[in-house]
Amino acid sequence: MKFTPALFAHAEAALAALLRFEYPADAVLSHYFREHRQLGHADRGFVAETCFAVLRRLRSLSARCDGDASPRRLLLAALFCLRGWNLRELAPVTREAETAWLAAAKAAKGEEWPAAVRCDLPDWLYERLQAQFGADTEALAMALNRPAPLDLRVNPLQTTREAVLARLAADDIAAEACAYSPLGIRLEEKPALAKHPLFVAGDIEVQDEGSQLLGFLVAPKRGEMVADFCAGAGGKTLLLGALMRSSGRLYAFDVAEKRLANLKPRLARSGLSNVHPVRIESESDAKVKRLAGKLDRVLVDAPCSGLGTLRRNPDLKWRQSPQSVAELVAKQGAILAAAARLVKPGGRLVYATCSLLAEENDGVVQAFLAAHPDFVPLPAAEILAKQGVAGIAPAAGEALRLSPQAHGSDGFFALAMERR
Ligand SMILES: C[S@@+](CC[C@H](N)C(=O)[O-])C[C@H]1O[C@@H](n2cnc3c(N)ncnc32)[C@H](O)[C@@H]1O
Repeated sequence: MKFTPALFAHAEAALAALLRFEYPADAVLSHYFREHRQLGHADRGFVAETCFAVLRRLRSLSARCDGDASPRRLLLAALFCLRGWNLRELAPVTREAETAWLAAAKAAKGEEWPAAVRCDLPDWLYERLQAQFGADTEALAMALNRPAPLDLRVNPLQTTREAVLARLAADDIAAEACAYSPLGIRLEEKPALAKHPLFVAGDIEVQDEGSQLLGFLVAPKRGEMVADFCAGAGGKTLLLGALMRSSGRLYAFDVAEKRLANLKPRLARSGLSNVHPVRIESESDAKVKRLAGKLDRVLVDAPCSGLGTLRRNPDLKWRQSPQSVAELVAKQGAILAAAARLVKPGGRLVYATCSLLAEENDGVVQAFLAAHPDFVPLPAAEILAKQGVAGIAPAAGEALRLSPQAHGSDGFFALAMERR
């Protein structure tokens, strides 16, 4: 990649579009790159990485920008203060008058900034996390502000983790077994894998380790009747289907046609034949009601604020609000109550989110349990240990609580419950 004024102008234009926060950052960048096909792989990498660095650290970078937090200044500050570029490397684009400002921007230590600015969080979110995590809030925020590693999940129907690790090593892709997930592999870098034979053959899927652990908490068995109630593009469906050894029946429900469509090619690669994707109108669709009391396991991977995934989706902290969270909480309660009706006596219901906010997690399950005395919480750490997931310490209220600083995964909450 050659750093030129033209390349910098692309980063500026892309960042200006991102800072409108109208659409998810991934979608904004994909759109920008489709409109500018002349940008090569390395140039796109530069634009994406620099813009994401700004989204991660928007508040502290703005504070360094001395009253002019324009896309240009934010990008220069990100390159100089965060990505370690020097003035010589920046010379193709910097103006004479900017060098003094950049030096001051880098020298700022931030001790005088409010804690929410240091943590690069909006005030409302900082306050909520501070109320929950107290002295650990700053460490959590720092962990959320670092890019996530690339995790893979091995498809146990087709291969083993050892075989995949051996193949990756043979291809000079540095990788190691994940700390917790028996099927997880963490890569040292982020190679493009879409054309790799392991991926094409369905031997691996890209999936955060935390997300994998939710499948082990559902722990479906061979021959069971199971529903992944909010299946989306099926990240967890594929794992559940494999844990069922492609037997029984696994419904993949979702309201979003497009997401279920994205599940189809993944299903084709996976070798699974027990998955039934079903588009539903809402959680109270007649297709759902027909299954009342019939299922052994139901996973509700609820639509949520996604604030546990800020490492990958840093724009979410600027796009969510107290109001959007309140709307999600109402939806989560309605979906959980509807999904619970499918569970048969003795069956298991798992409520999960990739949010860190108590109101989307403890708040939703507490209200559910109060209204549904026939459901009782199960200890997540014990279930996981029986599934071969070692080392997860028990958390408050029997739930599974994962965070980037404690587990190196995205932030997740999950509670398994049994119907009496
Ligand atoms: C957290 S995402 C699911 C991610 C998916 N389980 C995975 O592992 O890749 C939540 C999903 O809930 C879906 N959803 C939203 N409202 C729903 C409803 N009322 N009933 C079922 N699914 C719903 C969304 O379309 C979205 O795909």
